[in-house]
Amino acid sequence: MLLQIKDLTVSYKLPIGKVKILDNVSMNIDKGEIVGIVGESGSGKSTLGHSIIRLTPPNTVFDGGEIIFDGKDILKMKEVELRQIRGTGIFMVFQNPLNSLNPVKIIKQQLLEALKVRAERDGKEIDDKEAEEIIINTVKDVRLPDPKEIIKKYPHQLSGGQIQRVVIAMALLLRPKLLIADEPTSALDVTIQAQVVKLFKQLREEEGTAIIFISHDISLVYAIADRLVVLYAGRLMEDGKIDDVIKNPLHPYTQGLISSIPNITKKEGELKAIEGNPPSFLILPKGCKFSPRCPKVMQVCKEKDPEIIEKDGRKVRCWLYD
Ligand SMILES: Nc1ncnc2c1ncn2[C@@H]1O[C@H](COP(=O)(O)OP(=O)(O)OP(=O)(O)O)[C@@H](O)[C@H]1O
Repeated sequence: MLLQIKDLTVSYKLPIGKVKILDNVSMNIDKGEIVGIVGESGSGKSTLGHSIIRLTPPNTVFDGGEIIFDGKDILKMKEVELRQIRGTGIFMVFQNPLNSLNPVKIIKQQLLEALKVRAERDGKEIDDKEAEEIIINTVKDVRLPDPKEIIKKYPHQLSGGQIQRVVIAMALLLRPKLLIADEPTSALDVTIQAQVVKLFKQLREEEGTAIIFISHDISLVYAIADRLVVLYAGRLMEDGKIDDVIKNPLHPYTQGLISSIPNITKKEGELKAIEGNPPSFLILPKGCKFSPRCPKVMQVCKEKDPEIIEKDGRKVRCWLYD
């Protein structure tokens, strides 16, 4: 087991008080496994990703739980230990990738540093000519135009989509044990998206990198992940093998997410979005947090929050299966 998240509870401090976002989230990731995390906007996906690498906003409060990476609890680590892990241990491609780059260094220098960190980990010497060749090839892999010119530029001279690809190139050069990718292809067109998915899969094959792929786009996650985790209002609603979940979603929320995606269901006439909006974390409904929007709601759902149960090797939080 590479990563074990146990009962993770995370809040944000606000002037009006503390707001709990992640509520007792538990999930495991094996070496080389690709796990997709999906859910509507605001379901807590980024909060979960940032918590794992402990790069969270300053008003974050870790209220409980453990994040065990390679046998050690990230929540108990000191900043020096965290710095050792970030990079070749865990690397994150943020939704806003500009934050991952240093504004005063040209791209080449930043990619070179990433490559050197990895070479050092592997105990390899790498000369400048060889390094430049590897960097150019990686920049080509992520389909950046004019690689030799682009690596001489500063981050502010690139577009959002180009920056996103530079950060993905950085991940490919670092070859971390765990890559957390938060909407990594949101600024890219579909052909480049497909290329990134291919490169991530290749990274997993060659290096055994585990990947957490965060997205609101289930069809994209379907193209890459082995497992799917569904979050709603900061709670884990379903967790299972991707084929099982897509072909036979158990939770009505997962069913709603899947039936609203045309490429997966291919039943265009039947497409409909889930009615209503996710609840505010300030006034969460009593009982199951999805109950006000659930087409299969029962009386018990409005009164008591269901626990997670295991069914056919899958986890689901729903009274239908109690
Ligand atoms: N620093 C913060 N302080 C207070 N609330 C925050 C902070 N960061 C995020 N939130 C709130 O926490 C909730 C979860 O946000 P998060 O970004 O984790 O969700 P998400 O599923 O990644 O959404 P998206 O797909 O839009 O990125 C949202 O209601 C968001 O407004």
